[in-house]
Amino acid sequence: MKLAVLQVAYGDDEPMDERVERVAALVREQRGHDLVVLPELWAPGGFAYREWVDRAQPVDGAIGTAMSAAARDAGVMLHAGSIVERPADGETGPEGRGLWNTSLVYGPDGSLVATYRKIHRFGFGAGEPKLMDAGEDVVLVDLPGGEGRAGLSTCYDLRFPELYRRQLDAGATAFLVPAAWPAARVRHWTLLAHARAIEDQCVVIACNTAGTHARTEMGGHSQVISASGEALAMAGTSEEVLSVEVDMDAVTTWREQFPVLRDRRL
Ligand SMILES: O=C(O)CCC(=O)C(=O)O
Repeated sequence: MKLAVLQVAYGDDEPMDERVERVAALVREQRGHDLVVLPELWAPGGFAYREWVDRAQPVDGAIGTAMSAAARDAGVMLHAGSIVERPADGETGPEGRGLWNTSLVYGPDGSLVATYRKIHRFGFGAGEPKLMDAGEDVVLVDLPGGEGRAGLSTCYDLRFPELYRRQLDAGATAFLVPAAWPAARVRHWTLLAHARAIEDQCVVIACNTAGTHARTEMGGHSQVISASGEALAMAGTSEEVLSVEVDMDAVTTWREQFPVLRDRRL
């Protein structure tokens, strides 16, 4: 499976609609890959809390429409990162916030194949938990070419291993993790991605943000980690495209060679 992980850098000076056009063009350049992955909230801004209400959109709003077209034009499966979702039908959610941090995944024909609402909200009472409802559903998608199944999660979710165990038990062989993870804790980002890969014997495909926005420096270091815990690719701290060939059969081979999952005691 040929992957392109697009570590997008942005600052406060780039208007959202220009960024959507720029990133759609970058996705179109990835023709020839099977799967393209974008970071969390790259259009509205991962830490631009004050702008979220204004920048919220339904799944089929301007960002979703542009990403669907880019996936179709490039002929790739696209994990388009996440948007601040405000559902068109006025759904408000159990806590009445009416916004979610929602990931969008498109097939190579531009059809929406999955959405995932971030379950663990980051901010300790401010930011996400103040403004957004929490997702409730564990979501997996089929990888292109019958290469296995990927569990969807977002950024702060990476700190909660029980989510990944649930994805594993639902058949995951890979985890797709878009993020807006700050530079201040980037060591946690790389260590936790390795830990999730090793403990669940899954490939971790983790796409972070770069640049500085809303006075927060992003950590970069997007990464693809094999099921045995090797870094197959690791980005630096600027905008960068990681183009990586991943052997998904190696997941099965590793699980047979080192069958640690058989020793779980539930
Ligand atoms: O857990 C962290 O340190 C960062 C999480 C985060 O920035 C997020 O979920 O948006």
